[in-house]
Amino acid sequence: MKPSDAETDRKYVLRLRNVGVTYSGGVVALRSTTLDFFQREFSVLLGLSGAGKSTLLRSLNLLVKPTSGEIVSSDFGVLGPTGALRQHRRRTALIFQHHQLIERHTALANVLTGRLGYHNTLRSFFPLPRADLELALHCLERVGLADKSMTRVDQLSGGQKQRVGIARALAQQPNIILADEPVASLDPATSEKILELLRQVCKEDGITAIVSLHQLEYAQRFADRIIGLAGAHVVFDGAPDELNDDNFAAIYAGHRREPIAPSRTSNPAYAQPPFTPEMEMSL
Ligand SMILES: Nc1ncnc2c1ncn2[C@@H]1O[C@H](COP(=O)(O)OP(=O)(O)OP(=O)(O)O)[C@@H](O)[C@H]1O
Repeated sequence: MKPSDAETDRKYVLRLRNVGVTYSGGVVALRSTTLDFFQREFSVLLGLSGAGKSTLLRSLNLLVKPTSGEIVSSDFGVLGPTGALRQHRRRTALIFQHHQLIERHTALANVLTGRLGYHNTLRSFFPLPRADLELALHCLERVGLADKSMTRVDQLSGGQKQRVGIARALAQQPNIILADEPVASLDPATSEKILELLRQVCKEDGITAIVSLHQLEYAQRFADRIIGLAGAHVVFDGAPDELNDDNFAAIYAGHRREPIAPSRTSNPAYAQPPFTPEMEMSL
């Protein structure tokens, strides 16, 4: 498990204090959780479907409102219905599984939307300043899409669309990126490239990344820290090389890491979408 804050003296960026989420209808999606996210760290939220990953991730900018506890930004204080939340959201970029791009607009126009939080509503009806345009082009260049800047998004591949999503996030000049299943719709080769790119740009810019992923193999390969969730609880929090068979079993509903050849289809560790052929090879 991770050493305490006092031992490491690391600077937290976001702090959850006893944060819990119960949806209307009574579904407990996140039990009381106390957790710090640290500057420049690339954290992966890992767990089976329904474990609570998206709920935790979305609570970090109050897209999902905690029903108990509070979230503290080191820069802006306790997040609530105040200026602190607006400021926090401006510096927190989101990357989604389905990109959430405007398909009929160009890649450049989509990346420019990353700048809207820096302007008032009226200003956003007019062409954005030249500096924003230059920044957006630079972001597209960083994700390898300079030559596609004037291409409509609906003419791009899934991997290229996710690169546009990353460029849009970078254009926001964030100090935090929240990425909810950013590679769930992509093939394995493209997924690896996207995660490599995401990790690289976050490291280059000192961005704190919190990424929910299904695939254990990717979590082990790209994360500085894995936060394993099961049944609305954090059941593991540590470096990838600290994840042992018991932790694996805790995250994956009691199933062991060993291959279970004859009856694997009845084993949720294999039957659930998180488990890909690449992951099986790594087990
Ligand atoms: N808006 C909602 N209203 C009610 N229940 C919800 C809502 N969103 C999620 N849930 C429930 O909360 C629990 C946690 O869901 P969540 O989406 O956070 O899990 P997850 O680990 O991200 O799953 P997945 O990998 O499938 O996205 C699940 O039981 C889910 O059905």
